[in-house]
Amino acid sequence: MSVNVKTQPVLQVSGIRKTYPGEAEPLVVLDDVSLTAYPGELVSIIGPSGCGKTTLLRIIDGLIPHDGGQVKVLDQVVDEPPTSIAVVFQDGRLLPWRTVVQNVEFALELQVHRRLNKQEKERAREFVDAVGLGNFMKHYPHQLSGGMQQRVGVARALARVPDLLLLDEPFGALDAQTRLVMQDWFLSLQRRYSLAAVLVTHDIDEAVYMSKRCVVLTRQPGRVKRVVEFELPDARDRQDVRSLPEFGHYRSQLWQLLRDDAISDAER
Ligand SMILES: Nc1ncnc2c1ncn2[C@@H]1O[C@H](COP(=O)(O)OP(=O)(O)OP(=O)(O)O)[C@@H](O)[C@H]1O
Repeated sequence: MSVNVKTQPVLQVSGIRKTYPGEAEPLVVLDDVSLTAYPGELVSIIGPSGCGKTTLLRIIDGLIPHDGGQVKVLDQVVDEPPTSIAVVFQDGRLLPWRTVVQNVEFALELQVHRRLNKQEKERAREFVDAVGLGNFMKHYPHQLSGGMQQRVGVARALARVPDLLLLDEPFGALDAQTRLVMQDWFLSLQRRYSLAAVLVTHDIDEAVYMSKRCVVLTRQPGRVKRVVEFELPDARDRQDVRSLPEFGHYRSQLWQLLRDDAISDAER
């Protein structure tokens, strides 16, 4: 007899509320936002500009406090930045005076609070290799293309061996073609490490292509308008998923959900 054991979620965000002090009165930015990510699952967040997507990521990462609700990574309630989460930013945030491998080492130095031993330095090199930059170990960030810099950002995040990866518009600054290449590249890496990840994006196609599930937020205050599950073939990068009728269906479903908020934002 097979026993159906439900996998434990890596991330549980429950009923998050966030208010910033406003000029006249407090600004409610997030209201009752919940989402869940299981091992190996990439969940996207999409919503109009200013609806609180980055704020939500920063709350998940324990960088800023919330006013209600709870964030849990595995069994741990998050109330300060945990070592189990790593973040990839839009602009890479590499240290310009450090080489590629030294940038990855830096993430490990922050974890262990001392100089790295030989084994740890080897681990940094392994992750630079894993993102396909083995021949660029000693290059400096300014000697790399935007896509390569983002790969270093991902290597740096992976080297920490996180339980959860947060991606804040990671390909937003790249040109359209590099972006598509990077999406495939990241998906294969995510499968390889069976990573749970949360992706904030403004790009509807990217949300459908990359994620298993998309949380659509309303305009301010950000509330969950809908959670859309995408029933598309796995290993999407190996198939021409974008040409499937279902892909078009999900793309138009997300646009319908965002449209009114996007139009009223543009008219403001
Ligand atoms: N530290 C802060 N103090 C006060 N208000 C803030 C602060 N940080 C963000 N806000 C406000 O909170 C709202 C949400 O900001 P946030 O950056 O989370 O939105 P977003 O959905 O990521 O936006 P975008 O899509 O444009 O990147 C905005 O109105 C912003 O001006």
